[in-house]
Amino acid sequence: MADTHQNPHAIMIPYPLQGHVIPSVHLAVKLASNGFTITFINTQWIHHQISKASGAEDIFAEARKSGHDIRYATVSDGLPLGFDRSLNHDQYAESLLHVFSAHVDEAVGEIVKASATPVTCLIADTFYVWTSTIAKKYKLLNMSFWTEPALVLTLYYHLDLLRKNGHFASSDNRDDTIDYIPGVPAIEPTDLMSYLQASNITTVVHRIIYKVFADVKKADFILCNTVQELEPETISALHQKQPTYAIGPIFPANFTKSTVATSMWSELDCIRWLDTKPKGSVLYVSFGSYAHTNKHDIVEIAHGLLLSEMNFVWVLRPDIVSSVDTDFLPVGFEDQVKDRGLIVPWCHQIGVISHPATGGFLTHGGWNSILESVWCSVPLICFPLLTDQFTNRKLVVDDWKIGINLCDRRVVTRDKVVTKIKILMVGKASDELRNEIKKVRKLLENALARDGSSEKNFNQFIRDVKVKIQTR
Ligand SMILES: O=c1ccn([C@@H]2O[C@H](COP(=O)(O)OP(=O)(O)O[C@H]3O[C@H](CO)[C@@H](O)[C@H](O)[C@H]3O)[C@@H](O)[C@H]2O)c(=O)[nH]1
Repeated sequence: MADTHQNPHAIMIPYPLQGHVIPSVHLAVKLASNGFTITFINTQWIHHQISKASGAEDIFAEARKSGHDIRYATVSDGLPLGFDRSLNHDQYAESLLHVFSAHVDEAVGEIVKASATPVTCLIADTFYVWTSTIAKKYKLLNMSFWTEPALVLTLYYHLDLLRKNGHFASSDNRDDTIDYIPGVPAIEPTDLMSYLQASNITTVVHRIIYKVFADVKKADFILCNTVQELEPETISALHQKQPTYAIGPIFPANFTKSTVATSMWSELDCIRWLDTKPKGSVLYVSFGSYAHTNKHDIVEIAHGLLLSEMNFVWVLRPDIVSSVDTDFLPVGFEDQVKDRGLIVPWCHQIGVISHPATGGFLTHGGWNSILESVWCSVPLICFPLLTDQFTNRKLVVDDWKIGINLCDRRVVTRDKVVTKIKILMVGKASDELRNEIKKVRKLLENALARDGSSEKNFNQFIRDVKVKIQTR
């Protein structure tokens, strides 16, 4: 009989952004199905968005029916529910930097005090600045959950080396190859995360980054939503510093139908439209949930899509330029597109890219989108906008050869869009990309198999946590 007394109870707190909530929810379910008790805390705003979109008051109600012990709580992020966090990004980030920890402290304190099952662990997104302080205060194991590639983690982790060598934070940053980061043979400065290429390095995001990547060094365990075989050297170099486990890709047990609602916006149905299109004929276009772009880029992409004569589904969030500038499409675009294109504000992405009609993905290169696209063997055109997306492009285009680059230095033209769409969707280069992505998909599949690396790492993590709980 399993000794349930030894089962850890973890409080899990995802970063309050769509691309972080999704893998955190799936990790919570995976841990719970392996005997963990989970108390999952969303911010009230995230909860409000998801429940408005799905109607679910308790997002884990269905998962609990399978016998999982997942409790659900919410906490304020310090701002009113109606505050426009997309429009006022920096104010939101300041609140997460300075105010949120006080709310988390109170919520964690109450859960620790009230829980009959002793709380033993805190699993917080790596981008939080308070994890070690709160874990220490309540005597919890400190676990950091990283939702981007290990390469990105390691670059932030070694910010001191980048600084010392003049590739970051010098008045005139070096532009030669970076070849001194442990576990990273070589990377070009143009492939660094946007924040490390920026000229202003005192923004609120930078202040968060400086704190976060000092704090992560105090974590007992780091969990990464990546795959060991994809980034072997990087992961093993990180593991030499701290216990680091590549356990990805973290998907719902049923890939196309999660038991937990995670979408922050209502999903428009695209499936009936896709059903009318030939196999592999549709390009899916989406720039994720967070980054903004400008009107010029949207207009050029729109013209490119028209000129390419390709079928497409385009997710255009109303705030893609700004939530106060929602009139960004060229005049008459929707009429010209007719039945060839479907424009939606949000959709069930996994449903779209796993549909046989979808043959390519023009993406900003968010890490979840990349993993999902690989899983569906859909090759990519990368159009990075922010943060890790530049570094992710290097992995996709240069290292794994499963996608192509839209343009350098973000100069988008309609001609370039047409050319790249054609390369991606038809012909010899397209076939090669499809062959390569099938190989990477196989690698992911193997990692998730019973004796695969992610499954082994996950089980090792559970064993190590239990030992640490017993021995500390
Ligand atoms: O219409 C849509 C669009 C997206 N999604 C889902 O939303 C997630 C989007 O995640 P991702 O592709 O990673 O993009 P972002 O939302 O931009 O994610 C943020 O978080 C990621 C993980 O940390 C980073 O890699 C990104 O750069 C960062 O912008 C994915 O699971 C998609 O399936 C939908 O369900 N419907």
